[in-house]
Amino acid sequence: MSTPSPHSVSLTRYLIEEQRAGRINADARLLIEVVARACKTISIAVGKGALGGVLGDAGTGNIQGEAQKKLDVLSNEILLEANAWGGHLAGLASEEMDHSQPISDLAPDVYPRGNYLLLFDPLDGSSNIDVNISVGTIFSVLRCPEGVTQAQDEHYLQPGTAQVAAGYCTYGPSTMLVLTIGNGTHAFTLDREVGSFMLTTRGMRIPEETREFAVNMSNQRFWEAPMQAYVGDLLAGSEGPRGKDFNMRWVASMVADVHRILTRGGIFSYPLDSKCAAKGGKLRLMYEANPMSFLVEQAGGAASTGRQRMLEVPPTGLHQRVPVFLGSRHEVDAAVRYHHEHDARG
Ligand SMILES: O=P(O)(O)OC[C@H]1O[C@](O)(COP(=O)(O)O)[C@@H](O)[C@@H]1O
Ligand SMILES: [Mg+2]
Ligand SMILES: [Mg+2]
Repeated sequence: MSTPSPHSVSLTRYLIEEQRAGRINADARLLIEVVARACKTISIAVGKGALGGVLGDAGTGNIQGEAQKKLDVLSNEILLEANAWGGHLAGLASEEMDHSQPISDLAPDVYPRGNYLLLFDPLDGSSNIDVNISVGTIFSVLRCPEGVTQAQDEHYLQPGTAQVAAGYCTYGPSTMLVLTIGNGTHAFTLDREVGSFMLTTRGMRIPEETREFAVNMSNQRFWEAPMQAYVGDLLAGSEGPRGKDFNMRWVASMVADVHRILTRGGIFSYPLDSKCAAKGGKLRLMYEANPMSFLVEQAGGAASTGRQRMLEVPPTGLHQRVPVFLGSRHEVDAAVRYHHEHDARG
């Protein structure tokens, strides 16, 4: 067979090739296809903006005490509807739902049921919806433990290393799906005319070194001492111990910030601060930090809480929060060093 021309490999073809190579089974392949289809629907809703009546607050809140946007609720419904009837899942869990839902409750007539668990942040970067800045969807796929017929919250509490697949879809100037099934991180761009995601970057690689960091600087005075010291040295630039100048970017949509890092390098951090310390951090382990960390590691980067490899954090709750440092390997190592040295001093 001839070598496919650039951008002629669709997501479907990529997944079939991975199945033939024995890296994914048919159920997981079809489940990813269902998620991708749901993301296309979300992309259409996001793209309509003010014309679609989808902007603004829903007037409701989620379990995390956050006000929901109309698009948070709509995106959650789109993913639920698509996946409940997909036939590849045992259950799903979302940022916008208090508890996970077994498929047997969502779609009692659907047979056969699958053996996978899907977790998602249906719309990430909600604060950016109304100002027309990129938002996204993040997802993570786990195996349902053997013998479990009614998947409950506790069955989702598996470390990030157990993920079968993870990805995000970014709704920006173009809609892109970035995916890993544990064999590299690959980017697919939605061809809007054809309606297919086409492979546009095979094997994304994050440079090990960077001169760019992403953090919400308005939280500076609330950070822990090691974070204060680390960012202080970044800001000191070529006159400080790091000996080089750093640039800063903060979109406030994790999907957009991580996509930039996967594309050109950098470090993304949402550290512990005294405002979120009681909750453990701001970002959620199961459907934000873990899938992004899997993607980043598969692209040669690193991901940590500042004190522990992210993918090895033992989960204790579906909506558990963690501090996050991810991106260019050497820069994440540097941030971790500041934390370890601080902790060692006591
Ligand atoms: O507004 P802040 O505190 O800078 O936080 C921004 C972060 O919060 C998030 O918006 C949280 O995600 P949700 O919109 O899904 O709640 C991240 O995408 C982003 O990195
Ligand atoms: Mg989010
Ligand atoms: Mg969200």
